[in-house]
Amino acid sequence: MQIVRVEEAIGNVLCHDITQIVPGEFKGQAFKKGHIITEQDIPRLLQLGKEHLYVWEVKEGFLHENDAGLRIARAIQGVGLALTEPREGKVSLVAEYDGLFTVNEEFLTSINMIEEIVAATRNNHRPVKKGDIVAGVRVIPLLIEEAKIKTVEAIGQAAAVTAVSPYRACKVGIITTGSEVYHGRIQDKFGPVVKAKVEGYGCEVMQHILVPDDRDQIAQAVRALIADGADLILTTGGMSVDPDDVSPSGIRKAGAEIVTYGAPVLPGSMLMVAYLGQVPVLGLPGCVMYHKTTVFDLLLPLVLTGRQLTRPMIVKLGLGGLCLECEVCQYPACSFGTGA
Ligand SMILES: Nc1nc2c(c(=O)[nH]1)N[C@H]1C(S)=C(S)[C@@H](COP(=O)(O)OP(=O)(O)OC[C@H]3O[C@@H](n4cnc5c(N)ncnc54)[C@H](O)[C@@H]3O)O[C@H]1N2
Ligand code: MOO
Repeated sequence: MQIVRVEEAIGNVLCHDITQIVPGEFKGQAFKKGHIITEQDIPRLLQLGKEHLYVWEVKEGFLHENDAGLRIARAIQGVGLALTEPREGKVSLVAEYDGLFTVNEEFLTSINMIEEIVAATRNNHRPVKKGDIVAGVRVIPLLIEEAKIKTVEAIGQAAAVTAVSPYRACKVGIITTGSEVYHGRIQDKFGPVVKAKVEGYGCEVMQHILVPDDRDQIAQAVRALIADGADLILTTGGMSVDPDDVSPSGIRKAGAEIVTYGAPVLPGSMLMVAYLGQVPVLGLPGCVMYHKTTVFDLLLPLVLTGRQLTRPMIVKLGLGGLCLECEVCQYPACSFGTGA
């Protein structure tokens, strides 16, 4: 810290706030600590009675917090993310469109292991909306060694640390199982729930087939949808333990490869994930019709960004897999699905 004449302070960093008081009108900050003094500031500083200032010189090899924040943000900025202006050193990353936020957890940890560097993000694999802030970065001191920022940049160059993946508009086939629905004993309440959810992501329901609890007819419906070009197949109901719950065996009989039957998520544990060729086939249990948010809401955004679901991915959902069933659902702003 040194004292310099105002006229000689250009390019230096102010060490303290400067308060302006206009009696009866205004009292507040005219200049903030950390501000880099420019030529235009000089008349105002003189007017405020400041002929000398305490400043830090920005030394060779050091960066001001605003520049450091911007460079960290650029280093971790992947597709679909815009940056805000630095505010008191903090730069935020903002989603440019609706999509799935992803973060390379290992690289994020490496960045935060560098002392005095802060990069805070949302959880991995969370759906975000256009305009959502998904991450914020800053450095702790007002001036920081540039070498540290260069290390962050080297990490960022090796792989995208954060990104927002857009959703693909898929053609979705729905198969609603249940003899009670098929024979018209009750009205179908499951199809509309699933339809609304996929349409909410910009997908189109190409066909909705009703079948009784018959594994051959379920298998046939799966194959028919594949033949008609479905990108995603959803079966509803018939997923648990009753003798009439034959959706899993119907999906198997269609020739699909099973990734999992069962997921450590409540509600949604009786889920099946399978693939017939490249096409995902999800067997959705009854709770998906009943509960506002379930395992289906956790997996749908992953599927719609083209991710291949694997058993380790499903198993990881156990941590954070318990829905708290709040009176007013705040998902995804909650712990449900944070293990994704
Ligand atoms: N003994 C056990 N019972 C249950 C288990 C279990 O493990 N052991 N699992 C529970 C879980 S978890 C769920 S989820 C539900 C299972 O759901 P299912 O997918 O098997 O659902 P269904 O048996 O087909 O139907 C349940 C209920 O919902 C009505 N339903 C089904 N589809 C429709 C539709 N399209 N429209 C309107 N209503 C529909 C159906 O008539 C039944 O009343 O099981 C727990 N039980
Ligand atoms: O599959 Mo059930 O879904 O946990 O309510």
